[in-house]
Amino acid sequence: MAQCAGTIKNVGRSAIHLERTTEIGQLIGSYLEKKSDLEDHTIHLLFSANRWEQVPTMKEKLRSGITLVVDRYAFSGVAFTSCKENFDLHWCKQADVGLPKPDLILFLKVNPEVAAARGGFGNERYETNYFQEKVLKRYFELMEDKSLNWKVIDASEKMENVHKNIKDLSEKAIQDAKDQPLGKLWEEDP
Ligand SMILES: Nc1ncnc2c1ncn2[C@@H]1O[C@H](COP(=O)(O)OP(=O)(O)O)[C@@H](O)[C@H]1O
Ligand SMILES: Cc1cn([C@H]2C[C@H](O)[C@@H](COP(=O)(O)OP(=O)(O)O)O2)c(=O)[nH]c1=O
Repeated sequence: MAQCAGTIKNVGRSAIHLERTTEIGQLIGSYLEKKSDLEDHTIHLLFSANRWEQVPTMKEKLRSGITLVVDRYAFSGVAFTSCKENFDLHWCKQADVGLPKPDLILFLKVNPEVAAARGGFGNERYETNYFQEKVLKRYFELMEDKSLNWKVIDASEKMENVHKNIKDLSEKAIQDAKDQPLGKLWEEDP
């Protein structure tokens, strides 16, 4: 979100997100813009590959003391694909097992009416009320995983409050993560 960039300004920080410029990213971009169709398992694995191809850079930055602010990450991968017919949560997580584990995951919760008033949907794939509501429910299931540090932020509040809440939680997480080894996402899952 827009607030993130301002929030983390004073620590060495870098933003990581769906990277549409790589070869894999271009395939994903074309799929999202509905210029091409891809089989559902295939696009899921491409989203995951788009994360893995950024891992060397992420690790390098972490090693040099930079805090990473990551947009969506594996949780969107799992939440979106598992809402499609015949996909179970366990299968959806596998491709992302072992990615760098986040120290804090912020879920910015905003009701659909407020979100629509701020911007509404574009024309990309998945930008429908029906699918987004399913995805939202799935996120709340993912948040029940107590091995991860999920925090819900009320993003319907005014921007200054959202900013302050993100800042306070982030600063605490940065402090707590100091000197902790980098974990691996979902590695301890059965
Ligand atoms: N707390 C807020 N109050 C008012 N407007 C906001 C708030 N947060 C975001 N916005 C505005 O809503 C729009 C979409 O927000 P953004 O953070 O870019 O969402 P997304 O990451 O979903 O695209 C932007 O125009 C942004 O300035
Ligand atoms: C990262 C990721 C995104 N998505 C979906 C969510 C979005 O609908 C779309 C684009 O992601 P993104 O460009 O991050 O979206 P936005 O700018 O709207 O926040 O791709 C997946 O289905 N799987 C994934 O692994």
